[in-house]
Amino acid sequence: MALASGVRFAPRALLRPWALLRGTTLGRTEPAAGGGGDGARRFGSQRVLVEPDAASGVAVMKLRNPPVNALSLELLTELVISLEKLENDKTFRGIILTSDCPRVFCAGLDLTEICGRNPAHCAEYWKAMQELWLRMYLSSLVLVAAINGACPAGGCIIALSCDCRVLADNPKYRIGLNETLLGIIAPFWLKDTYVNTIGHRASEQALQLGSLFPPAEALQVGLVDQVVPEDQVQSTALSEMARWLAVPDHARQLTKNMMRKATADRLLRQRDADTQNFVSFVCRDSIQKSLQAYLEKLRQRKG
Ligand SMILES: CCCCCCCCCCCCC/C=C/C(=O)SCCNC(=O)CCNC(=O)[C@H](O)C(C)(C)COP(=O)(O)OP(=O)(O)OC[C@H]1O[C@@H](n2cnc3c(N)ncnc32)[C@H](O)[C@@H]1OP(=O)(O)O
Repeated sequence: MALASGVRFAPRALLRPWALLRGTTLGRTEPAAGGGGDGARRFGSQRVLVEPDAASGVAVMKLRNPPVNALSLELLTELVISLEKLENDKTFRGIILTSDCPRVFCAGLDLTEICGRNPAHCAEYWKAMQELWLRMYLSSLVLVAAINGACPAGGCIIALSCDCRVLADNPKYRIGLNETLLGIIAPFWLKDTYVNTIGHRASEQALQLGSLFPPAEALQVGLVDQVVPEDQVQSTALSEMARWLAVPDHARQLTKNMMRKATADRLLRQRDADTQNFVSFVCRDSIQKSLQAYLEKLRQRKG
């Protein structure tokens, strides 16, 4: 997205996301319940519901990939497309990102995308993950995460790439990077994002231990900015948004870029190597075995 200064803010898509979406409903618009004019029209796709409010310049983007909003390749792609659509529409200055699935904000990587898949598929999947993170982390829009459910691993990545996080006060809604407990390792750009948010020492501990923080601890460590009763998450996210939108866009955008560009550039410089590392790591027999076992445990835990 171009800034007033001419600086290009978010990298152009290196994926060709449209190819994945043939036959889906992406781009369709429909009136919101009780809505009337253009400002109340919804658009979106199968897995991302967008409720734009042109009057305020804020859109609510809801993840709806039941049961747990696992980040499938399709969901990643649809998120990038929806974000790009809002960024290209000068009406919008902010997005509130939340979940349409009960009790879960986002369960992280869709493990079925990297379990028993060939290296080419894993590479395509990881590039989509990188793309979404780059786009969100550098978005010129204000992104507020209204975290209304559990938020582990890749879910936490999504939340961390926003500007501000509001978490519902429910002890089951834990947030953090638990990769080590699955036998996998957070990539350097995710570690950098963690360090940028909660500092080096807290990241060192939390990453090694695979800590998932309940709300009060997440607030204390600085992983989220507010913890509020569940029925106030949306309204608090809107108040936060108003606070961020009170700042002139160009000054806020350039400051955001100044704070985040070095972290994003590090990935941009090493994107291919990062993909190769990911693929060779997750395709190891030992890692495949532990991912299989983890998925099995998740499936059996039900009921
Ligand atoms: C040396 C070289 C270094 C190189 C570096 C390489 C790096 C390589 C690693 C890269 C790491 C990237 C970073 C990101 C990692 C991830 O995101 S991994 C995913 C981690 N996620 C989790 O651990 C969450 C797992 N899920 C849960 O804990 C719970 O499901 C929940 C979210 C708390 C919700 O609980 P509940 O409402 O009770 O639902 P469940 O009954 O548990 O689940 C319902 C069904 O959903 C399936 N499911 C859950 N999570 C996932 C998932 N992540 N992927 C796929 N499927 C998932 C679950 O199995 C149930 O399925 P069914 O039984 O079939 O209904």
